[in-house]
Amino acid sequence: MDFLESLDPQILVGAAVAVVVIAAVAYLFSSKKPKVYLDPENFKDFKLVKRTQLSHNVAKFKFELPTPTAVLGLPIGQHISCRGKDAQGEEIIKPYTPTTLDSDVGYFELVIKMYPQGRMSHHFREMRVGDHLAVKGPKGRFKYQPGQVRAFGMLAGGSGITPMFQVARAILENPKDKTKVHLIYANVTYEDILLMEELDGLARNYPDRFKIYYVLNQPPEVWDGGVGFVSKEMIQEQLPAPAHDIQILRCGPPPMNKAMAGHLEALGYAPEMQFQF
Ligand SMILES: Cc1cc2nc3c(=O)[nH]c(=O)nc-3n(C[C@H](O)[C@H](O)[C@H](O)COP(=O)(O)OP(=O)(O)OC[C@H]3O[C@@H](n4cnc5c(N)ncnc54)[C@H](O)[C@@H]3O)c2cc1C
Repeated sequence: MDFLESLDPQILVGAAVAVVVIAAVAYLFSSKKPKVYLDPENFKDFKLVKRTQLSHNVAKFKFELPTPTAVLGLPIGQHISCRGKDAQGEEIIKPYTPTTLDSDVGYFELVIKMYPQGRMSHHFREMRVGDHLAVKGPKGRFKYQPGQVRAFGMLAGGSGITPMFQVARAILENPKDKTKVHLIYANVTYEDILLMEELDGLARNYPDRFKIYYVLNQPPEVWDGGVGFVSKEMIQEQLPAPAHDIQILRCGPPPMNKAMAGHLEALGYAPEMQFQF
């Protein structure tokens, strides 16, 4: 107290004003942070506000966040667990990767391929606008910091494109990130290719940083992409060569992942240069 009384009152008032200003600025900044809704421990319900059929078995589902300025709060390259019911009414939980980022505020989107016998596919097939989806997360081991590698090579098959698309978008839409992305995307037919418009848009907008090579088992008559299964030669031609500052990401059906792991090993990609979603 003696110390405070010995201080000049003007200094005391100045210090008090400074404390109030700093507290107000800190409050303003913290309250500007968008609210994150994803919870790693508890499922939360999100309302389906739009459903767009993209092909006979693929649809885009748009879910609303509780406020228009909220974000889902999903780190780049991670996924969410979705809970639903199969055709027998049994509970089922499966992983999905939103195609949106936290720069898309107020909503998130899932692109879902629905298989005739698929259990969670049944749940999505039955979902209508106004229904709610139970979601928990984030989940996943993938961590991304801009510039952590010079280049990514990506090997995607079918719906395995969704984590690749999310990571590629995050890299390319960040003007400070100079990372290059080389993607090989395999499907059975042309009609099976997911997010083609969006992927071609990225290739057009970022020609120096993003390259895509489509591979089809059953190509149409006129086709300038790869044919058959993804081969060692395609990987050699399209993806960055083995080096300490590159990484190859894989996401596809289990037989494709296994074949790709074999090709990568034979081509000299060390285990730390590879990641499977
Ligand atoms: C990290 C991660 C992210 C994912 N993100 C997405 C996503 O964004 N969008 C999406 O659509 N899927 C995604 N998946 C796949 C998803 O989790 C399910 O595996 C898929 O929806 C099938 O589940 P299901 O319960 O309907 O089929 P299941 O009941 O598991 O399978 C039943 C039958 O469906 C067919 N089937 C199932 N999966 C495949 C497949 N991959 N290839 C060929 N036939 C198959 C088979 O005939 C199978 O016997 C992701 C998977 C992982 C691991």
